[in-house]
Amino acid sequence: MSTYPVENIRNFSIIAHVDHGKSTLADRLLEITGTIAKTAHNKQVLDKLQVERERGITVKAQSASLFYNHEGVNYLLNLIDTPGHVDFSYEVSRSLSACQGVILVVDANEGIQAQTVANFYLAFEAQLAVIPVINKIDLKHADPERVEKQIEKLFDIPIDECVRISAKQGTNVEKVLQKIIEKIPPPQCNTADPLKALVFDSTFDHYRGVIANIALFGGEIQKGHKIVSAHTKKRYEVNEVGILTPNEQPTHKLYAGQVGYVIAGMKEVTEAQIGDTLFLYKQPVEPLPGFKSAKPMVFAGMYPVDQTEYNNLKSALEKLTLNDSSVTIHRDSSLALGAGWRLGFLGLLHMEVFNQRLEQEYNMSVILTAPTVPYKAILSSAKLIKDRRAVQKDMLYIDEQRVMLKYLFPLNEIVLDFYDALKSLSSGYASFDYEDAGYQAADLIKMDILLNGNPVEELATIIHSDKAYATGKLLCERLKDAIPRQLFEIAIQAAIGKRIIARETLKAYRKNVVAKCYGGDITRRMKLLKRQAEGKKLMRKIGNVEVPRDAFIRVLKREPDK
Ligand SMILES: Nc1nc2c(ncn2[C@@H]2O[C@H](COP(=O)(O)OP(=O)(O)OP(=O)(O)O)[C@@H](O)[C@H]2O)c(=O)[nH]1
Repeated sequence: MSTYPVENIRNFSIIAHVDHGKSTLADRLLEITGTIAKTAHNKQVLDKLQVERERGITVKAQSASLFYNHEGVNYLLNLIDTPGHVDFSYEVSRSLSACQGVILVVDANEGIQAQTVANFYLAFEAQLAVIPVINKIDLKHADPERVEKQIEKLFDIPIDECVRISAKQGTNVEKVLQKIIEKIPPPQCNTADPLKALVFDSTFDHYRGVIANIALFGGEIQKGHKIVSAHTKKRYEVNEVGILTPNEQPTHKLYAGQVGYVIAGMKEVTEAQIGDTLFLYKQPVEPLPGFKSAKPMVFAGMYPVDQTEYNNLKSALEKLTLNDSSVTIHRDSSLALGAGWRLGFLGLLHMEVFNQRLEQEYNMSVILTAPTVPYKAILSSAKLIKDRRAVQKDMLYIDEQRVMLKYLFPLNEIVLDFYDALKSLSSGYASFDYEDAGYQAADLIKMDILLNGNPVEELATIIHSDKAYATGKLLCERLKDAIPRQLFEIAIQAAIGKRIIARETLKAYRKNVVAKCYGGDITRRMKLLKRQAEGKKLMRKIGNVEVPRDAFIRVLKREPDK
């Protein structure tokens, strides 16, 4: 790759509400610039992960360098794709740190939606140039005029700055490239300065170790350079640098203003911190501000299905959290499930996607407990800690048909199923975004589940007092189904402190595994007794009650208050 002067470089992201067409537009930009060959198979080229293709959503931001000749001048355009779903907005803000401008894609039929607004403000706060693009103008019900008015009203961008396109058919996509060159400023940096590279993403390759995606804010980097991580102070020798097209393509050097990758013998996943600054050995620089760490909203326990898999799962988790640093992880253990971890996620979809990636990319199957949200408890002498319980804060009409409502919600009312409920209630028209509003006092209680008087630690939950009775009853009923009858009667109870609020009784039953055997077939008798002993190993004893290990998962996996 020939050298591009900084003024011929543009670093940009495409931001949009989910499904408004970012990935389709990215595919067209890659095609027009000849980065990928034009074929009918180019669908979501930047969505590399299996889970992204299966679910049709972008989870991880990916980068690609495009080469484009505009009026006789060669430009290098670095595109960073971003996810649209509310759970992944952390990836969006990270991508924006490597950019000077964004293309804001809005569906010509749906108009401005919740993540359009949220993503616009991320770009606005980062002082990036915004190019509004109205997509899907080929649709029968497309109403680009209405969407342009919305954009002008909400974002104060003049109507004539909007570009109307059909990413699917390629209409006007070339205009978008011209706008990128005209409206987005080149990065403000200098190749003559000392090296200053921001690590904005990283992945782990089994053979090559850590591959760090970097944006160069100064200087240059090439094979053989000795570099230092500002975060760990460790020194490395650069083995390879290159650009993403979108696959890794080695180059001789990377220069100030460019976006690319570096491989420098980092073997441990903990060495490549996202947000870290890399500089040349003996040429220290002021580190870049890095990123605000993501705040997990949903927590769940994760355990290996088989404890002998603990170390393998540990190493898989370390590698995957390197690629998704928004997941928090702490060691945890449970009597029933053994050693494991407590993981924090940005939302429920994020949790599901993470789990699916563990299975698909690392071949790990795990036990994931029911998700919960964080609470702060004030301990008094006893341990004490409306439908959705929301308070309206603001209302703004976007146009005659759309209104933006702001509410204060308790987190546990929205993270689990609110998004789906809202979608079905509004026949898919409403959209939703949220941010943290801090802790507030609430009438919460701790509910225990008891088996013959002994608490079952895995099933203890913190719950709003209005929902305790219904949830307690449901958990007791489910446990009754999940526990096999035993030689004695079992009382299954839900309790708040010493007060019992629900009860089920499991009648006694004698399971005689050799009853079916006739006479003296000793081999068959031994086989059955052995099988019974093996079955017992999969049981956990709570007091004198034997509970199959998978019973907890079966009880927890479903939504408690459905
Ligand atoms: N009719 C029409 N459909 C389009 C156009 N652009 C995208 N689509 C369709 O809209 C759907 C969503 O497009 P994507 O490009 O996957 O949307 P996205 O914004 O990348 O979605 P996420 O990555 O999940 O945020 C797909 O079915 C596309 O084929 C367009 O210009 N016209």
